[in-house]
Amino acid sequence: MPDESPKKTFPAFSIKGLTKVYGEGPAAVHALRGVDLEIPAGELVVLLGPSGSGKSTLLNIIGGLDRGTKGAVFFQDQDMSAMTDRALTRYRRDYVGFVFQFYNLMPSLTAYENVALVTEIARSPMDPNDALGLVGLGNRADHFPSQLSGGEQQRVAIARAVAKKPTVLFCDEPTGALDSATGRSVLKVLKNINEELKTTVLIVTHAAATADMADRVIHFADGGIREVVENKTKRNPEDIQW
Ligand SMILES: Nc1ncnc2c1ncn2[C@@H]1O[C@H](COP(=O)(O)OP(=O)(O)OP(=O)(O)O)[C@@H](O)[C@H]1O
Repeated sequence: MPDESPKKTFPAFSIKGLTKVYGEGPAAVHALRGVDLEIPAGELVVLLGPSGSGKSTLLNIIGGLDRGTKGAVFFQDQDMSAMTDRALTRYRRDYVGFVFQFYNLMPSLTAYENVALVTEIARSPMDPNDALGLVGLGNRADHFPSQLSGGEQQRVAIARAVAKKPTVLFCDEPTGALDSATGRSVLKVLKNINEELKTTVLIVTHAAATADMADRVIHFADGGIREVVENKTKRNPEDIQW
């Protein structure tokens, strides 16, 4: 008999008792101290907290760049702690996009070619021109990074990250190097991607006002979660001031 029960939908991430200790003995640094967290699929989530509170450590573990010391991390229904290094590499390649503070574009390649570097090895990518169109740079495909402003370079980096159609997009200080007006245009692009492609977006930032555009805000302190706030009303990135 065919299974007619509705398909179960999983959160993007379920994290239970996650700890991360760097180093050993008296030099040990407890970066995460038993984090429990659920990130629903399709949300735009902002992670705030003081420097050194463990935000990047968490991002690196759920992004498949590092492993926790103890505890469990599930991506959908898959236990990431049990993945082999090969499986983690596949997870990063097939499901994850990263955007960093500094855009890490290849200076000798055009915007189009920077995006194509990723689409050439992805499973079912977008056309690089479509990805550039999505970030409002369809008319700048032939320009080199040096011919683009900081905000435009960051938008190329976002196009490169989303062109492989990732399930989750991790952004570590995406507006950290930008003035506030330019930063707002980058946040607007991230919101569009979340809404149009249904990509789960996680933004780590020191710009606390960014929280106003999120579905969910996670406040981090001293290796743990201090508070999780669900926003009943959200602001448009255009209206955010910092
Ligand atoms: N590779 C490492 N080896 C040793 N300690 C580390 C390493 N990476 C991070 N740490 C330490 O772990 C703690 C958490 O660092 P993490 O980078 O996750 O904080 P953060 O909240 O992202 O900070 P920031 O906002 O400054 O980027 C800090 O005390 C940091 O010094």
